[in-house]
Amino acid sequence: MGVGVVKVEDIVDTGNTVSCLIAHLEKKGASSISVCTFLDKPARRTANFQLVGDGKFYRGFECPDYFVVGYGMDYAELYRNLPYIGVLKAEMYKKDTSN
Ligand SMILES: O=P(O)(O)OC[C@H]1O[C@H](OP(=O)(O)OP(=O)(O)O)[C@H](O)[C@@H]1O
Repeated sequence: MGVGVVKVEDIVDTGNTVSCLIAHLEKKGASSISVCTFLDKPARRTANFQLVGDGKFYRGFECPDYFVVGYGMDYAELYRNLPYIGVLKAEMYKKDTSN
């Protein structure tokens, strides 16, 4: 009998990370896989992952389609240690194409 796994995340965005991890853990014999995430950004989902066994999806908050930082979430390793969730302005992460 396989073990039950709870994958804890800060954010589920496209779903690619969780999708790959579920496939890997299932191959390793997990009998149930749950996902527990602080933030969930369904507007950006491209990978529709399937939980395993009696696995559940637990989410703290639904996040609108903003670039959020803080509480462990970064932009190029910046802002990760902010003690709050911040929304990054687009001009901070969009490349300047004028040059
Ligand atoms: O749903 P997805 O689009 O796959 O994105 C979610 C993943 O992205 C972030 O990690 P990231 O790869 O930025 O690395 P980090 O944990 O070092 O910040 C976050 O911690 C999740 O693991």
